[in-house]
Amino acid sequence: MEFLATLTTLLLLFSLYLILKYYYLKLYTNCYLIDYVCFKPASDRRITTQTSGQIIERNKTLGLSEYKFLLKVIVNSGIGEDTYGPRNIIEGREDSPTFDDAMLEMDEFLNVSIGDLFAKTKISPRDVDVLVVNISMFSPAPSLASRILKRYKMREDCKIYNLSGMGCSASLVSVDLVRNIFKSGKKTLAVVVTSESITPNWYSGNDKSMMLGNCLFRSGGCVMLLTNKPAMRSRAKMSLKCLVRTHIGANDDAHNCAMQKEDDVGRVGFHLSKGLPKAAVRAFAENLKHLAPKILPYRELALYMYRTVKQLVIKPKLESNSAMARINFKSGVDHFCLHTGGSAVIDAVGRALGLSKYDVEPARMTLHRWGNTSASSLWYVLGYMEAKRRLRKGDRVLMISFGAGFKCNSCMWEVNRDLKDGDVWEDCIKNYPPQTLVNPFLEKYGWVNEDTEETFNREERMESLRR
Ligand SMILES: CC(C)(COP(=O)(O)OP(=O)(O)OC[C@H]1O[C@@H](n2cnc3c(N)ncnc32)[C@H](O)[C@@H]1OP(=O)(O)O)[C@@H](O)C(=O)NCCC(=O)NCCSC(=O)CC(=O)O
Repeated sequence: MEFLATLTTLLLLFSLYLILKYYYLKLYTNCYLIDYVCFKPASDRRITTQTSGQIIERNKTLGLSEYKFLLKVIVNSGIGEDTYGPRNIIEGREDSPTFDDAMLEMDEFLNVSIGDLFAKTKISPRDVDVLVVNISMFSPAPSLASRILKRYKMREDCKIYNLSGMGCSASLVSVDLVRNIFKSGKKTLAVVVTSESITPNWYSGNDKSMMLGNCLFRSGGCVMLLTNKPAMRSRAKMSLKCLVRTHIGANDDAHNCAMQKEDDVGRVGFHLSKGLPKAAVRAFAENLKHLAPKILPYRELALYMYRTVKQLVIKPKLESNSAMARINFKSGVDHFCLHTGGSAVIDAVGRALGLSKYDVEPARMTLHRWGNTSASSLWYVLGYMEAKRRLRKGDRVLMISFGAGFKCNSCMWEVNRDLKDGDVWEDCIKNYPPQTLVNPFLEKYGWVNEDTEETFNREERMESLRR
């Protein structure tokens, strides 16, 4: 009898321990975004139509066909006159970047933005427990994460991670890593640093799929402060609700569609295939299979199932009419924060989700103002929404990113209070959306379309680029 009583007590105590542990872990597995700072490079790093013309003029391997391609792509890219590039390109040394050039581009971002984040949040670098850095195409040793730890004199027991080669969707990979660290249940403060290195990755050949990256990618970056500490929830801008990562790289076409490689004559560059937007939609569809049940209300899921069954069973002939079975994502999402991969990528995702002009405006305007800043692009899009006072308490923000691999990573945030921070958009937000997104390239270099191989005179035409 006594033995039974002892056993029962032990079992009760053990159950109590498990329940308390469950609630403790649940309490600390939340992921809060305290704040973030996007990087605005100095104005002498601006890439204007004039600068682009001069860069094109310097590449002697280009002929009329490449000029026609560049004109079309630049005009239709949706990129404006105020994006930024690294100094070696501005100074005309894109063909011969030094290690110091690459480091300088990183340092200009790291020294300004991380310092600004600490100042803005009033957090000391010594309070940081975890530092995650994702910069895909520049991976020096010691790592950039070590460089940051040294620069800001962070604690000896700060855990640092340096992710490279993860492409444009890497900032959500970093957030996922932090979220998993939070699950250990220890009170943690984490800094995520996301950017891309343009300096050593300029392509100076004439393979069009490799020239495309030169037209799209621009300098940028973002630094975020995340925590699982319940006491800091009231300070946080947003809470992470879910995060889904999808990698369809087992498929050859998907794996090869965004890839660093050599062209036919051995010049290294980043190859973006014409099939990339298709791979993005495929990866996105896979991602949605897991994301949709997590973010949509039961009513919308039931409606979707009803429509699908109706489509397949009752009216099988309408199988191709996918619109019938379309999910209304707006029933579970208030704001769509899309990676600014390029106009075709934004168009493809916007169509797949049935989004309006208003919904895709933040991504389009970010592409116009900052270009494709790779992994950090999502955070400029979020900044646009905030600067436009779109983000209200309780709103749900869906971030969708794509990157080499090929990956689609997405996550849902809930806004904790009305947000109104201007950040890097402060001085220009009133100009957005602009009256027209047409850039001056066509007006200045429209002659390219009139030239034929017979009438084309390189020297004469180059003279006009120099002016
Ligand atoms: C480049 C564009 C802005 C061009 O817009 P347009 O409206 O002019 O579209 P278009 O399709 O008619 O293309 C114009 C001309 O460019 C050619 N063209 C288009 N894409 C090409 C490519 N990848 N390689 C070679 N040529 C290409 C077309 O055949 C056409 O040529 P012709 O006139 O001879 O028929 C758009 O297509 C676009 O946004 N594409 C997606 C860009 C992309 O891949 N972004 C992802 C970056 S990677 C990323 O963000 C993630 C990561 O790296 O991790």
